[in-house]
Amino acid sequence: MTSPTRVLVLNSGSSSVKYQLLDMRDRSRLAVGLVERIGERTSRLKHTCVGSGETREQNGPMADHGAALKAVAGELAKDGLGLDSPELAAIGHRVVHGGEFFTEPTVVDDTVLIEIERLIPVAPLHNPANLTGIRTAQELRPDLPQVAVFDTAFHTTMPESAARYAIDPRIADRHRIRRYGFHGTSHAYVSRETARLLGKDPSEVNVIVLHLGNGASASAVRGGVCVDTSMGLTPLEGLVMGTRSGDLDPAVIFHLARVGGMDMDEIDTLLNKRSGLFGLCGDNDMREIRRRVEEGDEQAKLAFDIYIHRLKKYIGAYYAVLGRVDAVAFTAGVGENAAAVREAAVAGLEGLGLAVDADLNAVRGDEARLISPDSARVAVAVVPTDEELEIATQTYALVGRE
Ligand SMILES: Nc1ncnc2c1ncn2[C@@H]1O[C@H](COP(=O)(O)OP(=O)(O)O)[C@@H](O)[C@H]1O
Ligand SMILES: CC(=O)OP(=O)(O)O
Ligand SMILES: [Mg+2]
Repeated sequence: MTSPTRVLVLNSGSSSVKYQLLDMRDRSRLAVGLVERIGERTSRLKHTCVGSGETREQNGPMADHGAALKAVAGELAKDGLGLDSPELAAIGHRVVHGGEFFTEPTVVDDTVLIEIERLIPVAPLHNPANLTGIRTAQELRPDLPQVAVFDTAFHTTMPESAARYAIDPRIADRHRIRRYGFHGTSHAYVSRETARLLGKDPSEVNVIVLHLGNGASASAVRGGVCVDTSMGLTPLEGLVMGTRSGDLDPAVIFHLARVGGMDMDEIDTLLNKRSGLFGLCGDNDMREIRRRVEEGDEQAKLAFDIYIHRLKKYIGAYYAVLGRVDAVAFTAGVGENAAAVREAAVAGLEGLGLAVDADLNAVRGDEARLISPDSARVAVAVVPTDEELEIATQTYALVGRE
């Protein structure tokens, strides 16, 4: 028999799983899908078999990422693409926090699982979901390599000046406190695709990548190498996000504890789950916020303005870090779809050589595209991310050689 060539990729978020089954001979998709609202009363699975073009939906409770993966396996089996297939070479998992140990995609064994578990305190929304996904996949196909691809890996090239906080290094090292950065698979993929869009080699271009999804982060990539990113020890630092505050004075936490009478878990929940756009205006979906802004809603407008102000600060900061910028790339759910966010983030930055052409910015599509006028010194681009393809590529490179 020829070697198996298919890879199943699981991109587990805190309450969702995006998945794709790919054939790595031509990197084509055989099935794609999404499970949302895992752990809530009604979860939703949307599955598409690419070959037949058929899309099916399932609504019902799925208690955790294990139940979600079992439901996904059931849907794949209905299309004759079940996990029992001998053509499956591996399952690739997005793992959010890899700490300082994991700088490369890694075949999962017991030691790897222990390390991912040890990192739960610094990725409490994500690593537990990633672990459950891996363990369930092992249950379903114990003979198959499970490969972990870490969000932190791309950022391990950051210089110490960017990766260290200004605290006593002995204390920092004892507790492994440093800036790890996240969404690395996306920052790596998008910075490379941006170079391709410009017709250049990644080693020749400096790119600011703005990954704006529910979680959001910026990165400064010099010649294909990450030199700074906005998330830190955990995915809480940096930009304003759907439900996370991003940057704030650390003393806010002492103040909430000492004066506000909140305990640490309450503050953690406040900053991770009840802040950001949601905390500011009650909505975390940019579509809803834009609709409210169009209707003249002041609270939504303030939330939008705070989001944009922070984004602009990071564009300026990373411009300074890089010295020369060839492109700014917008990606992920908000970056790829919200023209108003792109327009507002770049507005007033003509002095830095940045501008957006209104007509180009209004175009919708799945392809990487430039939205800056021809005359602009710095290219502004929309570059759809594909974390699943990147994870599949890295997974197959590791296990598909024989
Ligand atoms: N057409 C759109 N206009 C504006 N925002 C959008 C649109 N489509 C999706 N989004 C935003 O994208 C977010 C999800 O982005 P995504 O990259 O899928 O995030 P995550 O991977 O963190 O779940 C949604 O919360 C929503 O705010
Ligand atoms: C690390 C992180 O924030 O991931 P997500 O955007 O999937 O929540
Ligand atoms: Mg995401």
